[in-house]
Amino acid sequence: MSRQIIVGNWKMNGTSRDSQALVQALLAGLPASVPDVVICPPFTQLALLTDTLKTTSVALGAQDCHKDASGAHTGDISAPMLTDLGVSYVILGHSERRQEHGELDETVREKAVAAGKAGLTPIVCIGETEDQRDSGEHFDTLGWQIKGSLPDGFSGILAYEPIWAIGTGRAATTDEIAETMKFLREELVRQFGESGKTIRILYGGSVNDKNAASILSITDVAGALVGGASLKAEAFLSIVGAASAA
Ligand SMILES: O=C(CO)COP(=O)(O)O
Repeated sequence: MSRQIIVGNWKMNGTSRDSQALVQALLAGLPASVPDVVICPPFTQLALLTDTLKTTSVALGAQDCHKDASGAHTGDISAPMLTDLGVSYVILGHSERRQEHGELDETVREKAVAAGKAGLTPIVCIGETEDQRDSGEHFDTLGWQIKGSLPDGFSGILAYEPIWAIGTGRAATTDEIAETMKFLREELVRQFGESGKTIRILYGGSVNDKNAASILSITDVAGALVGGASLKAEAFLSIVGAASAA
């Protein structure tokens, strides 16, 4: 199996003091043979952490970017600004942004294009609601999200995060994840041809130190996008350890 990738999405958490303490604890505990580890702090911590992480194997990601490179967009941050800071990844289309900011597939696609142009690796999130899963519409929903959110020639990472599993402590079961991964791979190949075979797929939604090993061993799961557990050094390190062993 190829090297896995573990991404910590800190969401809107982290003062300078917390962030430094968390990162120092992570660096102190990283196993010798590590998977790709990415942390995505809030924008305010990026500059400080670029400096701290410069000579380490931990990469930095942002949690969003604008679709334009510059211009009159008060409060926004562009992809080239992130590259300029030394950021390598950007999470796009997270369900919290889709829900709280009304982000549509089309916007996510434009942001993914901007991220790629700036040299960032986009991590595009998709996922169904509980109602959509209960009514058996989840695969249709995911198929449409892939079609709408991923640009032609997409070469980033796809993150499957069922909305009902985010922050609930109720991760999808290994059967649900395995079945969905199979669907997503088929859909990527149907929509992108040969290159659809190489797009890495992460699972996210209540991943923790207890369930990481079983989730990471599911066929086609290339890693995890971790929210709450990425704020606790011990739990995050244990997930990283599970990926090293997978
Ligand atoms: O939204 C997530 C990561 O992007 C998942 O969050 P939790 O791990 O807290 O469920």
